[in-house]
Amino acid sequence: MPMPAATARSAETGAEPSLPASTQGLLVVNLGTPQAPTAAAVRRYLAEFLSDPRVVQVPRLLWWPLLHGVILPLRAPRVARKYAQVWLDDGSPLAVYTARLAAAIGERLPGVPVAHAMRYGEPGIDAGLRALRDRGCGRVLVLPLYPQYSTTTTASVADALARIAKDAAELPLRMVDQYSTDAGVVAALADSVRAHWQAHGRGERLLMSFHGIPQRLVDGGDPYSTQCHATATALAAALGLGHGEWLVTFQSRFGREQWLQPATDATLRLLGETGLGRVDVVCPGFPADCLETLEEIALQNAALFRAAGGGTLAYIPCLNDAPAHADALAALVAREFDAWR
Ligand SMILES: C=CC1=C(C)c2cc3[nH]c(cc4nc(cc5[nH]c(cc1n2)c(C)c5CCC(=O)O)C(CCC(=O)O)=C4C)c(C)c3C=C
Ligand SMILES: [Fe+2]
Ligand SMILES: [Fe+2]
Repeated sequence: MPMPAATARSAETGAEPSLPASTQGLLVVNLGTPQAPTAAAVRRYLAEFLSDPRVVQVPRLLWWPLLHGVILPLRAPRVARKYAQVWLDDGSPLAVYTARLAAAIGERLPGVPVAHAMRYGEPGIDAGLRALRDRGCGRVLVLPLYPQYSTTTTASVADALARIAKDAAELPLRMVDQYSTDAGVVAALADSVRAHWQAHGRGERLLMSFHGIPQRLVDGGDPYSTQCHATATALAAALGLGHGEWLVTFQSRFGREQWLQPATDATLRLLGETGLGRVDVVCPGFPADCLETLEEIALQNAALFRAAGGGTLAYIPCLNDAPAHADALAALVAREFDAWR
């Protein structure tokens, strides 16, 4: 994708003139999601996602036949049925909430062009950057909607940016690495938990469930689990929770190797077996509701908790496009622009 230089170099001095604020754009990036809750669309999505070497590290020659010959044919129809259970009138929850959140952030940054993009599928990152360039942006801040850095997610967005930048070296890019303990986001999460308690009553535990990754990656230096625990500790402190009132678990295991522990489903089964009447679950690593929160937690794990002998699993929705979330992220973006001098 060719991107002509949008900045002029001063002929006399050769120095780069400082850019007017209006040439700074924002690209909000999320994971991606199928275009429809059908086996064909889910298969297309998973084929791209699970071909990313950041996500699956099995050697290509082994992985390709396994992925296309076994995993996709079996998994796509099964997962499509799950998507169908949570699909919204306007599309996949992840797509709908990501678009709304990006728009809400944009409303809070007058004069800053804002676009959103998906790492896998549509709208693509290259199209998002092109749209911002066409709207006059001379440089772009990229905000991946991953509060905690992981090689499997954040670094994969960086990979995509690096590939695009080869053809578009003239467009300076800066990426937010992580915002795991951002005070505004943590306060917004705490307010949403309190509001949920006020409206629906309070459970005996607050379980904070994060997406898992293989333990092997953490052992190799991925800071993801440390940052998940930092988010959880900050949220527990903001809520004034004491020891034993909250716990951290990891969900959505994929494949057979050891993932981060403890697992959300196994923990809920144990809590159910002790006869707990009610557990509240919040997913602070997911800025937008998606299959993993709305189906896996709110439907599947709620049923599992009940079947094990527990009572109600009360799922506390993600921040999505809540005003406090957009306020916090717009403030974070404004600070990044200020620092980018
Ligand atoms: C913090 C966010 C995420 C991390 C880290 C992450 C790692 C990771 N995920 C898989 C495999 C799958 N994840 C799937 C869905 C999914 N994952 C995230 C976020 C993180 N993943 C989100 C937001 C979603 C939901 C997407 C949606 O459309 O709603 C899926 C697809 C569903 C399924 O087939 O079960 C897979 C597969 C791995 C292997 C991994 C780290 C190695
Ligand atoms: Fe995932
Ligand atoms: Fe899942």
